[in-house]
This record gives sequence, structure tokens and C-alpha cells, in this order.
Amino acid sequence: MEALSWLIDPISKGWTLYGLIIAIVSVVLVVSSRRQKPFPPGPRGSLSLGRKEIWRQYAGWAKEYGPVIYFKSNQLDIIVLNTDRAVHDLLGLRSKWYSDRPTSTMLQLVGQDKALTRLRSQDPRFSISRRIAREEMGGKAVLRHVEAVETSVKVLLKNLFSTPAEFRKHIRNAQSRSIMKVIYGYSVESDDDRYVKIIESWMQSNNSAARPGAWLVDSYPLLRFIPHWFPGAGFKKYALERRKSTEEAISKPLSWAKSEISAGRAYHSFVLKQLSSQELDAEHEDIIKFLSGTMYLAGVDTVLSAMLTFFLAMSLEPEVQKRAQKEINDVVGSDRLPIITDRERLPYVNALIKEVYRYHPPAPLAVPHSVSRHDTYDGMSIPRGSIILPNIWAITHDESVYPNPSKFDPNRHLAGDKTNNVAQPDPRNFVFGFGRRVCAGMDFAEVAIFLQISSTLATFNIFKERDAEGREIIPEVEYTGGIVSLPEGFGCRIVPRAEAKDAIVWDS
Ligand code: HEM
Repeated sequence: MEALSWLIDPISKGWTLYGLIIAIVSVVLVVSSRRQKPFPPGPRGSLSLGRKEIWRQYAGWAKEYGPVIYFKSNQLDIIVLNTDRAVHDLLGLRSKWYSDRPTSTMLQLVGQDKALTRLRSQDPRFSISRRIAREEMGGKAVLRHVEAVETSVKVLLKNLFSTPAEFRKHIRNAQSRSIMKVIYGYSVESDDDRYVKIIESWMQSNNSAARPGAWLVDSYPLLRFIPHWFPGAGFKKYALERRKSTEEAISKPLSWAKSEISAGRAYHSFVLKQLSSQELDAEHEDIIKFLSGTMYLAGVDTVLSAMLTFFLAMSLEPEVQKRAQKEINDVVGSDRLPIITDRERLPYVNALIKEVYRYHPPAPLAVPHSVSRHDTYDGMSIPRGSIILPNIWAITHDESVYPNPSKFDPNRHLAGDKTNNVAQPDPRNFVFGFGRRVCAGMDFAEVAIFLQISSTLATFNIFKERDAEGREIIPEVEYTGGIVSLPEGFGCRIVPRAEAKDAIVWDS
């Protein structure tokens, strides 16, 4: 009874109660801090991170440390998720906390922190921008844009016919052309179009400004206040120049579109619909300005990457190419180009496209996510604010899921094919990203890539390059680093097929 007397006489025993609570809380805190889960394993100390194909380095570390790895780069906590299970559990099931983006002083300095790719998940602009992107480019809405893509595909084929060696430039221009039309209603007439040039230079700067840990000022934000003449302040000059090009890139095409709308000449573009369907205030117009710029920024190099991987793979795998061409001939015939409604009747071409995504995901580490609260996973601590990198490349090269992953083999996506009872997982579940941040242009990308690939297969044969003695050159390809990764250093011979003459008029 004595032990419980403070319950009956709370005044005289008040201090005892107070002391006891403090003691219990202290013990709980000490015990829980001792028991705080460890960070995920990973390399410690000063790290040398490769600049190119860093996803391979992370996949190598995962073999040593396990699927979830942790390391510090400058002051930043970085966590790399290397398996389907880990990205599903964290970025999928816990999407609510894992859909933030890291803050970056550098991106604020260059004026790109309002781009949708970089918006914090709690920013009211985030859900508005996602809704608009869905309305304009998602699901059935994308069908509105098919005609613009088809027109740009025809120009692509004609350019490949005239100057095949410049295929890289032609593919990039084809994608720029369809996006400029769809977003702004602007028709790109020449290869060195003024708006395309402005935006291209903006894109280059974004790829390098966005790399996590690349800038010291991101780890030590106070550095932004050092004077521009101070040693090591070169980043300030860089940021100032980029800031100007950001403003130019996102404002000029929008101003052009607005003047077309006022003159009553506008095409039914993304911008036209948004600017005329809303009660337009300055805030909404600013959202449209940044969102349309982001759609261009995110939508050109990603598709270019997939298309270059396609050209590379076709030059390496002639049998795959022939089988896809035969399917197109059987289903579509040879007197027209494939159209979007042919897609469901072309299973092998679809498998080939999935294999392009799997073989080299255009954004191998997606766009960095960030976690908005402290979390634990599989007995490990994940500190609040950590930068989360989903290693898409490691997932699509996991031998236990995709046997012989370095082989380009569309059969793996076909159930019941000679070598396969069950289709291997659809890589589109990974290559377009995760949770609330999944690619906002995915449906548009799928249309563009299907039309570009199927039309190229219908009209051209793609071979390896030859050297001066006429021997085939086996390409030695490296992929660039950065958010979007492109294959470098290969060429191919692109020769019109005999069947193509009925499908397209080259000189119209
Ligand atoms: C093969 C083509 C493409 C691939 C593989 C791709 C992949 C991705 C990936 C991995 C992300 C990051 C997702 C994440 O953080 O979890 C992303 C984000 C995004 N993508 Fe794509 N993308 C492609 C094409 C496009 C196109 C054509 C557009 C626009 C027309 C586009 C617009 C966007 C936007 C706006 C975001 C940012 C979404 C956000 O942060 O909320 N993408 N994409």
C-alpha cells in the first residue's frame, strides 16, 4: 500500500510523481538512443565516386553491403536502393514520406527550384502541377497529341534518309519538334531553331546542377553569401549565368504562345488550354510557365536516350531487328507507316521496346527523392532529409530477375515464347520512377517511342558501321553520367528498306 500512497495523497507526493516521470522518460530516452537502429551499411570514409555509370558502382557496393546502402557525401546522407523490393517498400508503399525532393541551394541560385522535377512535395504548386500534367498529357488526353508526334516522325524519317550519319541530331530534333508543338503550339522549322537552341543550353546546365553532392554550397548553404571575388566562389558566376538562361528558356516560348493566342492563331496546345481555361492570375501563369518548361526539359533527352539505345541494339542484334520488321510487315503491311492503334497487335515490337527500357534505363537513378521524416526499414535507420536514389539500372540488371542481363533479348518479355514460360517483370514499372513522383510524361513518352521505333523499323535497316576495309566495327559504348544518361561513341549505317518506298514519300 505504501508504494501506492502517492496516488491517494497527490499534493504531498507531487514532487515524487514529477521526479519519477522524469526518471522514466530519461531511462526510455537513454535506452532508445542506445538501441537506435544503425544506418544501412555502406562504404565509409572519403569516397571516390566515378562520374560515368555511377549506378554500376552502386550495384557493385550492393553486392558487398546489401540492397540498401548508406554513405555520406560532403554533409549529405545518401541512401541507394538497389532492389525492386526496397523501392517498392519505401518509394511505393511509403510514398507519402518518400516523395519529397532534396533542397538544393544551387538549384535555387540558378532559378530552377520551381521546376516540377524539383518542387518539394509539400509545396502547393506540386499537386497543382501534377494535376495539370495529368489533364494535358496523361491517359486519354495524350491522344490529342498523336498527330503532332506523327508529323515529327515523318520529318525524322526523311532526315534519316537524307543524312543518316547525323541520326543523333535528327532524333533529338524530332523529339524537340513534337514537344514544342504539343506544349507551346510552336512549329520548329529548322535544325537550328532559336527557341530549341535556348532550351537545349538550359537543359545542359540543369543536368549538371542537379547532381546530388556535386556542389559544396548544397552541403554548406551559408557559402551562398561569400563574395564573388572570394577564392572558390566560381559557382556564383556559374549560377548567375544559368539563372539568366533559365529565365530566357522558360519565358520566351511562353511569350510567343501568348502572342499567338491573342492573335487568335493558336494551335490546341498544352499552354493554350491552360491559359484560356482558367481564371488566370499571376500565380497560375507562373505555374504554367515553369511546368511547360519542365515538360520540355524532362521530355527530350529521356526519349533521345531510349531511341539511341534502340539504334545501338538494332545494329548489334540483326535477328531481333528482322523479327520485328516481319511482324510489322505482317500486321501493318508495307504501304503505310504504323499508327498508334496498331500497337496492341504488335507483341514483339512491344517486347522490343520494353527491352530498350530495361537494357539501359534513360534515367538510371531516377531523379533524387528525399524522405520527409525519420524512418526505419529492415532494422535500419533512415534519417529524415536523406537523399534517396533508386538504382533503376541495378534493378533491371538483377540476374535473379533478368537472367543474362547484358544480353538484349526481347523474348524475355514474352510469356510462352520458345525460351520463356513466364514473362520477366515489365521494366516500365521501374524506368518511369515511383510513387507520387512517377514520370509526369510517361503516356506521352510511350506514344512517341512506339511511333518512332515502329516507323524506323518499317522503313530502315540499321547495321554496324564499317571501317575503311569494309569490316564491321563492334561499337564500344559508354553511357554519360547525369540524371539522363545517353550512349556515346557509336555510329551505325542506316539504309532504307526496299519496302519503305510505298510507306513514305521521301521528298514531299
Ligand atoms: C523514355 C522516356 C522517359 C523516361 C524513361 C522518364 C523517366 C522519368 C523518371 C525516372 C522520372 C523521375 C521519377 C521519380 O523521381 O521517381 C521522371 C520524372 C518526370 N518526367 Fe519523365 N521520363 C520520360 C519521358 C518524359 C516525357 C516525354 C516527359 C514530358 C513530356 C516527362 C516529364 C517528366 C516530369 C515533368 C517529371 C517530374 C515529375 C515529378 O517530379 O513530380 N518525362 N521521368
